[in-house]
Amino acid sequence: MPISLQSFLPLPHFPRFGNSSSIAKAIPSSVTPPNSPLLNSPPSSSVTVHRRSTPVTMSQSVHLLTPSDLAIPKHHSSFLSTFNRRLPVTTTTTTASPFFPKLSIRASSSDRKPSVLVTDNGTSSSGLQSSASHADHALSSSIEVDAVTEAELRENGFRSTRRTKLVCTIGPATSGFDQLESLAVGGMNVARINMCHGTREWHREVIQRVRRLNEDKGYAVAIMMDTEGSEIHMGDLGGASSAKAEDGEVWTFSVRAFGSALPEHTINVNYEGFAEDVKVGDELLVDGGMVRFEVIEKLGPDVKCKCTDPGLLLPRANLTFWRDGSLVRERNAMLPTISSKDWLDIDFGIAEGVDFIAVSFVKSAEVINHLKSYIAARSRDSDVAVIAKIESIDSLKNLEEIIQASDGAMVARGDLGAQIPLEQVPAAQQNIVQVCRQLNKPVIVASQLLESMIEYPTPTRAEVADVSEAVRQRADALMLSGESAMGQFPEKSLAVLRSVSVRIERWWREEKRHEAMELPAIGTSFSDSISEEICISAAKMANNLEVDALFVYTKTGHMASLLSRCRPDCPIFAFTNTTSVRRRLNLQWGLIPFRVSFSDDMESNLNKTFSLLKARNLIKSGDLVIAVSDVLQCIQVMNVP
Ligand SMILES: Nc1ncnc2c1ncn2[C@@H]1O[C@H](COP(=O)(O)OP(=O)(O)OP(=O)(O)O)[C@@H](O)[C@H]1O
Ligand SMILES: CC(=O)C(=O)O
Ligand SMILES: [K+]
Ligand SMILES: [Mg+2]
Repeated sequence: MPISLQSFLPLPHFPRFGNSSSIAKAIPSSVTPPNSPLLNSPPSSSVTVHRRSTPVTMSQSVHLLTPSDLAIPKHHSSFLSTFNRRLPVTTTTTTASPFFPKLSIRASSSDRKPSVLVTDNGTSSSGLQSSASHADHALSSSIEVDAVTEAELRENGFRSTRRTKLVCTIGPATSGFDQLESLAVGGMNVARINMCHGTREWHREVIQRVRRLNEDKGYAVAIMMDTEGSEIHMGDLGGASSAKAEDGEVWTFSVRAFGSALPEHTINVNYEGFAEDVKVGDELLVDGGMVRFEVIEKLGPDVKCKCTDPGLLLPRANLTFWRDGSLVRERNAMLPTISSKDWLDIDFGIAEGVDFIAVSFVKSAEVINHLKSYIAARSRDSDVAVIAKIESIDSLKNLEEIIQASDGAMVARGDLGAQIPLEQVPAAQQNIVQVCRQLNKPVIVASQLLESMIEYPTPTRAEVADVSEAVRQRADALMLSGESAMGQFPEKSLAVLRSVSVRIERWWREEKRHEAMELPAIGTSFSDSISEEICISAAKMANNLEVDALFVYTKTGHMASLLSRCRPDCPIFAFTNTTSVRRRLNLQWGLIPFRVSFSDDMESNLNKTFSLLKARNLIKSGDLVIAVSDVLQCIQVMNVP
């Protein structure tokens, strides 16, 4: 599709930052439309740089501009193809300006390239502060951010807010309103419901409570629905919350439908082919190897197994079987990724307006594409994001295409560790995190992060090291499973994730470990590529200038995610005008999402957010901020007026 340059290089409405005279000062005549009234404005005398022979005022914002005398003609696509895809920006040293002490940008160009323009961002006399009417108007409207984020920002300042996001699985231990609120207070960004467990009615109530919490208390906790998938798993233990399997005990795994009472030492299996597929001598792993059995006898629908590694059996725990050191993938490998029950759950999730659907046991990109088109057809304006759970051998084989097709991924280490040797899980995790980052998809590291905290109030040192490693890898999010669903210390577990995240993030910054990871170009259109380059540049500038925060104004959230991908040292305030985008951004590293209505007028957007944030003591005069936006593709560096 040809790109309309006008749509992302909004020349006709160019004077959006600063007042018109400040813009006028900034536009070099060589790129100013011949009849532009701006041409008559006097150049600034403070700091100048030279663009060809024309003096240009220094400023702190970078715009992409196509002058109308270079107006993109009908054959713009070929014109575009000749573009240098990099912004032609070079920096130069200048004498210090009281207004622009740190940055100066010189535009370099050839006539046939979009130019980097510099504009006056507004100072006490000309820009933001002079827009009192904007500010007045702004104060009468509102900005939505939750009380916890607000308190955190105020107490610790921007720089030490938590960047790593936290997902909590909601189960019997945390499904009440007060318990959910405690988790929200403790930093839960996303509540996960697992359709393996509980009834739809039970899940609906949880969703409604989370929504009520958001509405009543201003949180933006997103909801992730996790599909059951066609995994083989045990039944529900006849109502018991767990059962202990001791070494040497013989248990019966059966596909028979038992009535209400389950015979002693008997486990129901949901997969009909189970008794046929297993062989005597196979090793049966419960919950990824937490408990192990050896198959000793097959009796019709019953399979007798001897416990070789004792442990706790939990309701509906998943089952895998191994033969001669490899995973057995008989007919169960042919089971659909999305079962008929899963489709009903997905309908339920769409109807309830969940934010994410996490697909268990994804094998290929096809299933993700299928689900995405199903969601699009079912709910035209729905923005349910699809998360691919990487927990099977097949998903590792097709990793890049699966992640490319998805809106995010989860390193589901529980099942993954049952499908590949445990010692390969750490390398797989690192690889998945890296691929997600490169493809700009949020990634969650899940399962057993604080497993011992299901029973104990303090984590093991090894668990803390594991959490630290995931934070050090700069995963977007960490997830609690049993710890929050059915453990005894859900809030303490969350507090451990929170404090370890903050500590490791700080350590990273103190060590000045600026990212060495190569971020490949991912834009599929020229406009996307511009956004990408803007975000990479803005993040780099933010690190080098040690700014307090990046501001991004984004309608779809895309520009915010591109900034997050760069993992800058400072937090990213993401302003969006829809509640659902705000919730979705909650999964992404370093983003502090705000909902605020904004216009196409960037100056007014900036004034409005500055006023609103200042009124709430979230920022103060003098804070150094870099702003980018997908409303107008530009980078602006400024001190909060
Ligand atoms: N809605 C629920 N109702 C009852 N128990 C639950 C619920 N959700 C989770 N649990 C309990 O918490 C444990 C851990 O939850 P988790 O979501 O990790 O499930 P899982 O069975 O390990 O499956 P998965 O591989 O999908 O993560 C479960 O084994 C179950 O005992
Ligand atoms: C989270 C999940 O599904 C797993 O770890 O297996
Ligand atoms: K699941
Ligand atoms: Mg799983």
